[in-house]
Amino acid sequence: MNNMLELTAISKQYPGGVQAVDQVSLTLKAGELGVLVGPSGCGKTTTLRMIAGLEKPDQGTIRIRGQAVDGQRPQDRDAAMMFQSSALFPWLSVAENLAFGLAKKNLDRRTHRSQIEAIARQLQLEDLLERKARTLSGGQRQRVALGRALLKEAAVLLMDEPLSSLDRQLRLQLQDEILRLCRQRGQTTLLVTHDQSEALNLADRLVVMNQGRIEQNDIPQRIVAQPATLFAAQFIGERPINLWTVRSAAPQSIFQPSQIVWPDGADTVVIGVRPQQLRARRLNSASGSEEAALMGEVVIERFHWTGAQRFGSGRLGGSPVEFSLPEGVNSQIGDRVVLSADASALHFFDPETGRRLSCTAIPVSE
Ligand SMILES: Nc1ncnc2c1ncn2[C@@H]1O[C@H](COP(=O)(O)OP(=O)(O)OP(=O)(O)O)[C@@H](O)[C@H]1O
Repeated sequence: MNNMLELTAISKQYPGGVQAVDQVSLTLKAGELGVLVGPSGCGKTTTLRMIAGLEKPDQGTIRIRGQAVDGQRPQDRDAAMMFQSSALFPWLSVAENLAFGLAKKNLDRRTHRSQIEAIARQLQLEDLLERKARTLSGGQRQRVALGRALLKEAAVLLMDEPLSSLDRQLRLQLQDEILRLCRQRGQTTLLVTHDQSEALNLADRLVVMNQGRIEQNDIPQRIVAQPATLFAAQFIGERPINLWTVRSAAPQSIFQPSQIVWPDGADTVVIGVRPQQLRARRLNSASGSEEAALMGEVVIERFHWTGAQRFGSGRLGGSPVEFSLPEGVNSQIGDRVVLSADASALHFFDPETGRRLSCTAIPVSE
């Protein structure tokens, strides 16, 4: 048995009729780091609270290490929870706060102390052990909270937006620490965030939620490469995906029908192309795009710079569009460039249901 956490069709409706969680099922194997990601209000925290035993599901089963935990009190569950602003006891020292992670274990004082020191070393808190928690910075506080949760040595570590109160640099640093510690300890972890880049950075398994339901549950690479729904395509991705609503009988002229296999029976589809896969080149440059499935001219209206890559935006085929500017394309606002994308970059979705249409575009070779 190496399923550490198993949720089977759990649902929760709050008084007032809000269906916060709707038939959520997911499994984490031993040592896996799962990330629940989705917009505010989609049910992430409620899911975590049900696992921790702080809310009772209306339906469904939760298993930790294969054991159903329904009816178990939070303190009896083999789960440790770390919150967004983890409440440390401000007037107690770091060491005393960490000790709460160990409280139930009845260890002798020396073992106690050595475990606290070990985790403090791992989290670079050694020099702060005697400091009062109220004198710590936000990043140090979150480290103590993480240490306290890890000291519990629970089968499953639950983390609710553990880094969202920190600035970007600290967040990246602590992301690395969470990854390193979870790996080192083989700690099965379920972390909640609304930040898709944090989710991609951390997750072995990414679970995209929307309105109480799971949109997609997969490895991050596959969610980026093959989003199962329009929502997942829009929510995950460094830059917003470009979308066109297209009638297969009369597609906009930017689509090259000879290069596209239309999904069976679909009259109207939504086609998505990520900006990274929509490349700009100069009007007069040697083409090399004869086999492109999407091609058109655009006037650059704006630039976007992510630090790693430069993007431009304008309008194409009746929709706003963002595209990547390869190095060496030294363009200015108002310049005209040619955009092209291969058939393999096109994602097709049903405009009614938002589901990915099974047919992935494949290049048609003569
Ligand atoms: N105690 C409660 N009583 C009534 N409704 C609630 C309660 N807690 C949460 N909700 C509602 O349930 C839905 C899901 O909330 P939840 O906190 O699980 O979402 P979330 O994805 O964690 O959001 P956030 O990222 O903003 O924390 C929301 O519509 C919320 O308003």
